[in-house]
Amino acid sequence: MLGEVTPTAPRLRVRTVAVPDPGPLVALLPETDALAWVRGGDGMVAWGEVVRHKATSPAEAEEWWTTLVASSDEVSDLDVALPGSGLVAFGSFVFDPDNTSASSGLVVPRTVLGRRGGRAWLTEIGLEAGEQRPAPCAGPVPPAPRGVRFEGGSLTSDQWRAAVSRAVGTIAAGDLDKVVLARDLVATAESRLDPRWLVGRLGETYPRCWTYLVDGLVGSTPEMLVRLEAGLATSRVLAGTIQRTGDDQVDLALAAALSRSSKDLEEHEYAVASVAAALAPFCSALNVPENPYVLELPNVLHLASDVTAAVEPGVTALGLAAALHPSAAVCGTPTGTARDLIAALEHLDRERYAGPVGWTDASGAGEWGIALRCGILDETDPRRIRLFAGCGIVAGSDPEAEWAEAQAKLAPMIGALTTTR
Ligand SMILES: C=C(O[C@@H]1C=C(C(=O)O)C=C[C@H]1O)C(=O)O
Repeated sequence: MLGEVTPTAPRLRVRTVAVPDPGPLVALLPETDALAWVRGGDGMVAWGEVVRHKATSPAEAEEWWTTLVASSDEVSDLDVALPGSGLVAFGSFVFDPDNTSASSGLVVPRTVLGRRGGRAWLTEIGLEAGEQRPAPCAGPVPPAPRGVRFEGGSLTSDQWRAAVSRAVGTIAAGDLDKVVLARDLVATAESRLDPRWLVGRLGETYPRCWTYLVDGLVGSTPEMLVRLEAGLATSRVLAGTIQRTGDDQVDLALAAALSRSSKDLEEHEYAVASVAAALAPFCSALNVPENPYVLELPNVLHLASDVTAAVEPGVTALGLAAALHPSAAVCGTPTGTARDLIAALEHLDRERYAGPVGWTDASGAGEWGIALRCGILDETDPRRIRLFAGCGIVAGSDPEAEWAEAQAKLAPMIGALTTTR
């Protein structure tokens, strides 16, 4: 009957072909509907939209995805199935569904171009029988933002420092061990901000981070919530931070001090424990390093631990992200108390900041980073973007130092917005 709504997912045709090296991936992004997940030259860029699913949680999104995958027809001429090739969805999820006006979702693009370890592929999704799409080609360099002004977010600097003091007081009273408090900053340019410019600058400056663009959420995160490939899950846990000075000798001494700082080691331990506990039910073997290493980024040094796990058959990256979010790196310990304290003290809608962002493929492999060092483009005013940064607060935290740390974490986005070439 005409107009009848079919409850089943659409049946998607998916075709993947090997292609010659396409050069810099982000140069191929078109102006609209662009999606990106890149790191050090590898990754995927995509565009167009075949299907979108508004999700209530990563777990619910996983269910939808499984149904969609089951009803798709795939052909591929790749001799080995590279993770990310074939049917793929990009996604991003809100930090706290109970305290936000924003929504989570998965989007299946029409065209995906990927590269990994020297091999490149092109996937086209939702093709009509016999349809050929034009080959992707690099367009003109997107325009740099002009005349960007920054204005404070939902709390003034004094109010935010006071919130940190209150959090330290609540921790001292024994109500919780750690809470992560974030703040925001609004940037407004003279004309429409082109996210491709931001992706390009972030990817160049932060090649060790995962640079992403999903539905107006743009950033470059150093923190991998979970990556799953061939049954091996990896999570890069960060907590404990020092701002770099730009002087290598001084930074070396700072790195040594960071790796001995009991305040930072304590903060880190909570984050690692929350990830290990969340992964444990899904795996047969779990490796948690005894000590963190220092991850050096251009703006900050972080204490980092790479937790690895061999997972049981049938476990997917999205399923693991559902179990891991929110880790103590972005929420706190214990989770529920920390989430309530965040809602009471931050006066901020985090939207998708600090939520999972990444991709899944049809096999269930995928990468879900934590949306940090990011901004969310304003849907109603394309000149504006809201930037976010937060800090783990423990008993020994000092509000002044936390303010400076959050400022250092805003540096990647501020840099991308104010660089003109
Ligand atoms: C919350 C953020 O970063 C998190 C907090 C860290 C810390 O407090 O040391 C370090 C890395 C991230 O886990 C952020 O960048 O906004």
